[in-house]
Amino acid sequence: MPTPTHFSRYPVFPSESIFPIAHIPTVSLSKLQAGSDEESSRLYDACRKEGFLFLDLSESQQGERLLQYGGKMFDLIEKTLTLDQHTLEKYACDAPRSLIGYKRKGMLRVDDNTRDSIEVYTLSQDDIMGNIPPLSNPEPIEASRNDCRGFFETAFSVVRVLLGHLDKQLDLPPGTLAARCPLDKPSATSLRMLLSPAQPVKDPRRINFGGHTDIGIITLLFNVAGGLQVLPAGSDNVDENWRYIRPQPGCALINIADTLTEWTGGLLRSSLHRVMSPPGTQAQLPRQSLAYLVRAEKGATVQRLKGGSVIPPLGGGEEEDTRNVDSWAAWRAQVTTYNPYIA
Ligand SMILES: O=C(O)CCC(=O)C(=O)O
Ligand SMILES: [Fe+2]
Repeated sequence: MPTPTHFSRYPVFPSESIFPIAHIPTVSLSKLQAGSDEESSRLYDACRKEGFLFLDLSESQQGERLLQYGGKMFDLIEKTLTLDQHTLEKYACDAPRSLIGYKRKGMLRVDDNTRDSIEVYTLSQDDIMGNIPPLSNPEPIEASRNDCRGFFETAFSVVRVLLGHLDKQLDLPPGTLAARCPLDKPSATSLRMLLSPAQPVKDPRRINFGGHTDIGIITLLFNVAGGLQVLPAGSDNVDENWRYIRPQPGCALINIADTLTEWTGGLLRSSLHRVMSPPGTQAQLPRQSLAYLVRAEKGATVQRLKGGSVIPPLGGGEEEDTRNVDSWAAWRAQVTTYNPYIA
C-alpha cells in the first residue's frame, strides 16, 4: 500500500468525470510535529468539516517509519488472507460480540440488503502489546509479531501527534485525549486487514462493505486501490451523492470516529463511509486495505469532555451519558439503522 511499489501494482485511478471524488484536505505530519499553528488549525477544520483528511507522512522520520511498517502489514494481509479457508476458519471471530480474528465473506449485510464481499482479519492491539495473555493467530502473523508491534507503536505515536493538536484546538489540557487510549492498557483497539476479491469484468459495481461510521476515537487507514467512498456532510444518503476517496501515495487517510464526536458534543465529525468495488480497471485486481481503529481504554465513558472554552457544555434539557464505551458500542450496534450482522 503506502509505498510506491504497492501503488505501481494498480492501474491509475480513472477519470474524475466518471468516478467523482471527494474533496479531502491534506495535512502535513512534519509541520504538525514542528508545532505549526496554521497546520494545527487546518487539521481541526478538516476534523470538523469533512471528518476525513490525508496525513502527508513525508519529511517526518516517524511518518517514514509508519509507511515502512504499513507496507509490511500490507504484505501480511496477502500472506494471511490467502491461507486456505479451513485454516482461516480456525481463527473465526465471535461476531457480533467481537470481531477479533477472521471474518469470512458474507457475514455482514450491506445497504442494498445483499451481503458483504470482504474478508477481514482483525488483529488485537492488546494481544500484540501484551496487555492480555497472547491470542492465537495464523502462522504468518505469529511469525511477524515484532513487525506488528512496530506497526502499533509507530501508528499510535503518529495518532498521538494528532490528538495533541486536537487537545490544543479544543482547549483541553495537554495529553487529555491520548490519555484515554494508552497503548499499554486494555481497549478494543485493533488493526483490521481487509481483502476484497477482484470483480469479474461483466459484474455490475458492488458494495463490498456497507455504509458505516467507525465507533472508536480515530482511524488511520491505508489503501492503494480506490473503492472507499464518503457521503459528504449535508448530503442525502442516495447513490449519486457518494464520492470516491482517491488514495494518495505517501499519505495515511485519517477519519474521526463516533466516540470523539460524543466527547466533543458533535464538534468533530464522524462521516459515513463504505467500500465499493474499485473504480474502472482497478476492479480487476484484489483490493487490500488496512484500518488502525483506535478505541478508548476499557472503562472510559462516552461522557462529553468538560472544561475549556470550546466544547459546548450540556444544554438544559440534555442528559449526561455516562455509559462506558464498550456497552455503548454494543448498544450502538443494535440501534443503527440496519444491524449488519447476519451470523
Ligand atoms: O477499506 C477501506 O478503505 C476502508 C475500511 C473501513 O472503512 C473500515 O475498516 O472501517
Ligand atoms: Fe470504516
